[in-house]
Amino acid sequence: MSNPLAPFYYSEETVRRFLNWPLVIEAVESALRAVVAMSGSTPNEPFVNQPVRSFTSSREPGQVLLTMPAFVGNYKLTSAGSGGDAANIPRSTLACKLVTSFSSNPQREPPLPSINANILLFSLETGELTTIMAGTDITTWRTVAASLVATKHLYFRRFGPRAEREREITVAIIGCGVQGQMHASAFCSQFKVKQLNLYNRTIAKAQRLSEQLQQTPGFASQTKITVCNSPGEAVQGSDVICVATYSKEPLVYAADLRPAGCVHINAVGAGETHYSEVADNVYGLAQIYVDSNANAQSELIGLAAPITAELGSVIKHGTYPAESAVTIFQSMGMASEDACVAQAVQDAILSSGRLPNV
Ligand SMILES: NC(=O)C1=CN([C@@H]2O[C@H](COP(=O)(O)OP(=O)(O)OC[C@H]3O[C@@H](n4cnc5c(N)ncnc54)[C@H](OP(=O)(O)O)[C@@H]3O)[C@@H](O)[C@H]2O)C=CC1
Ligand SMILES: O=C(O)C1=NCCCC1
Repeated sequence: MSNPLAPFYYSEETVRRFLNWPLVIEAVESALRAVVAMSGSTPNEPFVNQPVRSFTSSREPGQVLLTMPAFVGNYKLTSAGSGGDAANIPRSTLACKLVTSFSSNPQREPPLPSINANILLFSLETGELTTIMAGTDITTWRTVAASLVATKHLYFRRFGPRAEREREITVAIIGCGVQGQMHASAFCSQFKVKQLNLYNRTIAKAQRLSEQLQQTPGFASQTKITVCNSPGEAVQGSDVICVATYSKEPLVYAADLRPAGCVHINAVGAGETHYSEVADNVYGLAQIYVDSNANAQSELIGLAAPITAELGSVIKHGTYPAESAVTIFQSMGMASEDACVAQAVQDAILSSGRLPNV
């Protein structure tokens, strides 16, 4: 019998109301942990089936469609409205994100985001499509959450179990587009940022972000913001660097890093390759962590140095880097992150009593 109901649709506006850092961070951490285990490796453990995603080039260079399927099994969500006993019941989610990256969209009149996404959720009983969820904001939030989680485990935890709450840091944001803007505000709200260095190729965008942050209610008044004239200026003296651009040329060089090391880089952007924003001489001296080894094998061909580990295994086993290390979290983005966040958002929407298709 065919599905008598059309799939539920949740718009970007509805999704946005239910996005918050505890929900997104928990879901992303679940995905990062689950990806370390393959299907059936340990009974009742969270696991992921995540085939390598496909990239379909469109008409012009810089225009691409990605298909990102994932099944995440046996994971738990506590902060998504499934509190009480329900929080202890393992969840499973079958999903596929369809996302386009059209890097010249911000130059259109009116401007559009470069990244546009939708996430499809399927019935585990019948395989029918149950939900279509707008996924552009989820993509931004879950990518920033992955950088936050990476920074907590690869940088702060070098200094002890509560360092992410106690230690003051200087943060550089290279690229103040959608990702850079969200990284800047999230890092300032989740960590103690004493100095925020902003760099953008078009400097006016960095200046605008600086003004917006300072006008944001609750923005940490202890954070000093500097708009920098070059990526090197932003990087110098920074503890944590987030780079999120479409640059095909390196923006972060070893000579600009603090000589004593003790630096963490979230390399988020995808220009020519995923690793084009960071110079080979940084990869040469760094420990490199990825979200998924399987994705790295197909998407990081030509990377200048070996991969140390998946971030999920550091979270699971507490194998933190040495204090003086230079670490890179090479963030490619995973379908399982989208699946877990979309599931958490749907749980939160349903437990709020809100009707779908609005
Ligand atoms: N790892 C992941 O999971 C994800 C990665 N991404 C990637 O993150 C990156 C940023 O995405 P998003 O913020 O949405 O995109 P936006 O279009 O909003 O921002 C792009 C930014 O890149 C800058 N830029 C573009 N080309 C260059 C260049 N040649 N040199 C220096 N800066 C440049 C732009 O500067 P200007 O203002 O001057 O144009 C702008 O600041 C992209 O590569 C995207 O594919 C996105 C989603 C998920
Ligand atoms: O994971 C994603 O979503 C993306 N990753 C790379 C660039 C486009 C979107």
